[in-house]
Amino acid sequence: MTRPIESFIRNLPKAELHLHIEGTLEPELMFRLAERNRITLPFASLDEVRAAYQFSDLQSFLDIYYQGMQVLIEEEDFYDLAIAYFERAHADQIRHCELFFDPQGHTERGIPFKTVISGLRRAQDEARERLGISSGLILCFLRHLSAESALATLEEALPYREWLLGVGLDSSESGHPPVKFEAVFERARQEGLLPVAHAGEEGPPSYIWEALDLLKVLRIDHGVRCLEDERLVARLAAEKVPLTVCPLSNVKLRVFDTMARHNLKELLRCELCVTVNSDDPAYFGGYLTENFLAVQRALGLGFTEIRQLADNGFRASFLGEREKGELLDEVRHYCAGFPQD
Ligand code: HPA
Ligand SMILES: [Zn+2]
Repeated sequence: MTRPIESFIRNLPKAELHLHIEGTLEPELMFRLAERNRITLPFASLDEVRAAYQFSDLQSFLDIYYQGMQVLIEEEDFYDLAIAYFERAHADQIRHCELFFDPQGHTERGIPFKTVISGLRRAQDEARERLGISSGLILCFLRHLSAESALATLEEALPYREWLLGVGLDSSESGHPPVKFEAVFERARQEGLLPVAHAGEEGPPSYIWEALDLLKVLRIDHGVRCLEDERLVARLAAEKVPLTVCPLSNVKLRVFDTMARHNLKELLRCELCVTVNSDDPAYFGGYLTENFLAVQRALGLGFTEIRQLADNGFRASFLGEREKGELLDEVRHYCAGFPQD
């Protein structure tokens, strides 16, 4: 029998704020695109692909993630990828989504920036019209590449400024502190792009401080290692800086040994604005609803905590105040039919 809290989670209106669109490439689509683009994959079957998805840390995942995205060549491929994600998002009751994309993962292979963004944009337009999902694009710089490469990527993107919501920072964290990207973030902020950054996933609390002080980010992606620094927690709480936490990702990449050891409940107890997100769901074993279900089960979260997480998702989004208010009202109405604990 389905537990009441499970059906509550499944139908709860949600926002997704930490989702790499390239991380939604399911093995079936990877095979289909490889065939369409005449690319030879290093896997003989879907089972072989899935068997390769055993990771020991962030880097072991990134190696497979960059390999997977090589099947994305034409505008249509980026459209197919994103529309497949939006269909899943719709099934998860996602109302609003802020998507990361990694242009350097494509331009470095000779795929024009225009091809990437045009395909994503077409899927976003269709998602809004047909599925009622609003979305924004956040251009991520790959932190293992140089600051010059990041700046060149931003310049290449500026003709499409109106299609972009913000900029982010992802890829290999250790050894690539935010300070490396201070200038490019400054330039992006001058253009009105909203800054976020991955920090404190594998990297130390000092990377979170840098992201706040030097990149002036409005949200921290992951940020789970903040609990190692009391002063940092106090600041994040006082300034209500949202954390986009990704529970299944954290366990798959061994940030926590098991879901029962995840610190999400502790983060909530510290009055941080915690949100739940799916990161790279095709690689980590579940989309947004599965992330909510997994933390609920492992940490014994109640209705009130789950609702708090959903509310935080809309509050932490970059939507305008009116849209935020409407979506928070929708959550309130939905929750009225369930017990308060
Ligand atoms: O979880 C992540 N961390 C850093 N870089 C990434 N790129 C895709 N997913 C991730
Ligand atoms: Zn991420």
